Amino acid sequence: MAEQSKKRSVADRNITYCLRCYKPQDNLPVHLARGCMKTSTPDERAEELQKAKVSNREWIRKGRTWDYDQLCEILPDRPSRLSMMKELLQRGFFIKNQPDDSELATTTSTTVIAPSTKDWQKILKVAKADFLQIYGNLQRGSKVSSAEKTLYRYYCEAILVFRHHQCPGALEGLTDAEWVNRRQHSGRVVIGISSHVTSTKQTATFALTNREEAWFQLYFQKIRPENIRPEKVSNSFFLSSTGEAVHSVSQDMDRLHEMYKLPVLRSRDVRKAIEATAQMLSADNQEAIRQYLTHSTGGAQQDRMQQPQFVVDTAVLLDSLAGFTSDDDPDTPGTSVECGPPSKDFSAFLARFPVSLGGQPPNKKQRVNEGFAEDRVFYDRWRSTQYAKREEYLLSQFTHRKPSAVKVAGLIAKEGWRANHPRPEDIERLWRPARRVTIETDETIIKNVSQQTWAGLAIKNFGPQQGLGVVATQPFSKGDIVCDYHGKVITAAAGRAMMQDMHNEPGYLFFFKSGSRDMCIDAQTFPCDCHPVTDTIGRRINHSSKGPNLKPLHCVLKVDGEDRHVILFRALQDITVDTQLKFDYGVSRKSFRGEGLDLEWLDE
Ligand SMILES: C[S@@+](CC[C@H](N)C(=O)[O-])C[C@H]1O[C@@H](n2cnc3c(N)ncnc32)[C@H](O)[C@@H]1O
Repeated sequence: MAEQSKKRSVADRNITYCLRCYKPQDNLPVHLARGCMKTSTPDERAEELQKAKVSNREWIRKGRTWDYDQLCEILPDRPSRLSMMKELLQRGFFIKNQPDDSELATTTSTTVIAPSTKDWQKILKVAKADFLQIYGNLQRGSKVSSAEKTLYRYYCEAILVFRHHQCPGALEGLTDAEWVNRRQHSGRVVIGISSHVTSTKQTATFALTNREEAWFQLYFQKIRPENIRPEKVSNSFFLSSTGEAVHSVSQDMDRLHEMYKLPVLRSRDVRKAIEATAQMLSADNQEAIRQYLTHSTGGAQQDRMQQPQFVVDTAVLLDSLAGFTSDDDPDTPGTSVECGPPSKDFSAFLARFPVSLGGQPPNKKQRVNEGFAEDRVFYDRWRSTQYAKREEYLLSQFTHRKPSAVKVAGLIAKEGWRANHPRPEDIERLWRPARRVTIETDETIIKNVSQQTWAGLAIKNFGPQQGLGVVATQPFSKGDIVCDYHGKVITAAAGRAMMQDMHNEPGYLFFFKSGSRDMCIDAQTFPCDCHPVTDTIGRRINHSSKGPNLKPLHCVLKVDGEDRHVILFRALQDITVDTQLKFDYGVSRKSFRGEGLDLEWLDE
């Protein structure tokens, strides 16, 4: 008996497929001699045997293993692919990179088995890390690819479909106005409640957690605007990258599942499953869920769906039913049906732990001692608030000129911030020219005006034609305040009187309007009383009407305790070192001291 089984296992080890009849043979030489190659010569059979052995070895090495990605390419149709995969597995093949086991369990080519709560939460769990990474990058202003932005939108849609059980049609109809009219209620943010619902279209009504609201708001602020196309006006909340309203949320959900190799789930099936689970609840709660899931306005149910408290209560009830736990989103006020009063909100948190530029967020112990949840949701929001404050502070320090990253890094170091601050390059990138009101109170600008200490400029002689002019000795960025046109402020009438006495000599009078008043800056009187030994730089800037790189900006600054009319020059473009600075004097040959004079330079 033992001898027999030993013989059998040796024979099994030697099984080789015949390449003629495709059948496994315990003893291929005998099989070939007696069967498939009985009329051939011994040499031909030996050659065939050799081929069969090579083929056998190759198959053992490579042929038994499949890659799921390869199957996706060969069989793009999911049901066929899954049937094939099942078949291969049954026949003993190995499949690398397989999707989840549940795919085979829940999907066959013809039937879809009702999903479990675990199934539909899966996509939210599996894709969450990627989503949060994109969220962080968007928040920091780091580079986010268009594919990532699409994934971000898909995930937001998935939250509404698989957590808030909105049907695709309702999402497709969600508008920007509905989003901006969202309201805080009992620790959640309710969307879709309006005082003037008239249509009977499918509408989205749901209650997001605060954390989800922050995610959606970032989509609304940073991704959606990039997709708006002036020629395709759309008020849809979800816009595709081509500027169209998202027209098939179902397709988006399929793609999202495909991306993560998860079985496709129909939101319809998910909602059916929820309704089935709801049967264990009281009749009243069942009815609440039915109304929440129906998503249509009008009729008796509209009244309840228009009550924020009803929406919040039902959303919490649904969370509890679907098994969302506080780990899924610690912001959720409660997960049981009898959830009691909502936890303290973020404003209470801020009141207890005010955000300051230099402060530290409260640790877990401090948070819990003050009656807040031990999770990090409010902690994270506190840090985001501080981050935003720090960003604002850093930007405010560089009103008049765009800072270099090195300069920003120096300031961050000076403040002693070691974490939770924007990167210097981010500030460099985020910097925008200041608005007039900001400029007028900027201390650096006021000091430069008062003391004439503008940096990065030099007076250069451009020869007999132009005379002196000003060049940049440091690069300037578009929007930078470069210097001012310094001189005594007089009336335009006084300025014009001075011009009468001038005979073809360089003019240093800058005429401007302040409201209805005509004014002039007299830089003709030189040196000025306030800077007797300084050749103030602004008066040396030459004219160009065709290629100016500076633009004058009239401001009123508090200089040395007094309001003073000041003409500042702002860079119209990035200016490189050694470039001559020029602004358009705004006068033509005709208007400037009469026709016929030799003032060709004004046409320049
Ligand atoms: C405000 S000053 C400019 C500085 C002047 N170039 C200097 O040497 O002091 C204005 C005078 O400069 C000269 N100017 C300004 N722009 C010029 C240009 N593009 N070409 C030649 N001369 C110019 C004209 O004589 C004009 O009246």
